[in-house]
Amino acid sequence: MTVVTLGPAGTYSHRAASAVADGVEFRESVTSIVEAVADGDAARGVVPIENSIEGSVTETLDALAEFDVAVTGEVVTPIRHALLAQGDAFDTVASHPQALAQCRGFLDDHYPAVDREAVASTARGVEQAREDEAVAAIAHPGTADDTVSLLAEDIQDRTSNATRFFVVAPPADRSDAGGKTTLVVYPGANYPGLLLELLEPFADRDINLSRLESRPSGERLGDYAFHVDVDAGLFEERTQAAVEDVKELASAGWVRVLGSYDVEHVLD
Ligand SMILES: O=C(O)C(=O)C[C@]1(C(=O)O)C=C[C@@H](O)C=C1
Repeated sequence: MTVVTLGPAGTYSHRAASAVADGVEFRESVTSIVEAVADGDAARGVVPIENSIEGSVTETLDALAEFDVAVTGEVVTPIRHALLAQGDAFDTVASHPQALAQCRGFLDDHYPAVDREAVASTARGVEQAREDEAVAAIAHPGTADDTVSLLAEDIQDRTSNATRFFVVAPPADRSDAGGKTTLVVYPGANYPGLLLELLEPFADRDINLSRLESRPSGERLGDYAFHVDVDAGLFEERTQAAVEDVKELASAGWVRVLGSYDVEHVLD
């Protein structure tokens, strides 16, 4: 099975995707990965959803609200960044915005005068560093080679740094099996206590929420979709009943049930 993920080779997404399948193909953005799966151009996609320091990957949240796909797995991996360059003669650090943010303290302390340039992925930053001695990259230490060497390792601001990735599949592959479930709720309404009402179906059934994010719906300022992860599977009657209650409460909007899945921890 071919999995599409964020490229080029050497990204953290690539490492997470390799844990899911052997054949990995690359795309330039999270949105294009989710779109490729929704259009049937790829069997699976692997996209970052949340980091322990920087929080949600908002492009992923918005793509999951926009395209009709399922989530069939979660991969959690530690993120240990390195600083790579040809030598000391750099004035710019290029990396994915998530990686730059995860190393903000390190950069402030050690390279306060160096420009920070956001690029499409950590591996894209390494490509730039290979071509230009004025550019350093923040990426996985395994991307070092003859042209760029490791100037510093473990530069993330917290040693516990970890990122969750979702395995995205076509809607027909949506599963009820697994210990976690993700849904996106657009209530299409706004009144005092609405969010409380949307959460009660889970609380009443003793279902733990492991994530709740609000994202602008894009319709107008102050209008939101809610991304919810719960620690229960759709195979459970209580989860099905809670989701039915939420659908009724959101009848003026929509509910996208992305499915149930299990979590795999990958070390590198
Ligand atoms: O640029 C990469 O290497 C990615 O796979 C993207 C990404 C992200 O979007 O969070 C993945 C894991 C790390 O948190 C840093 C960057």
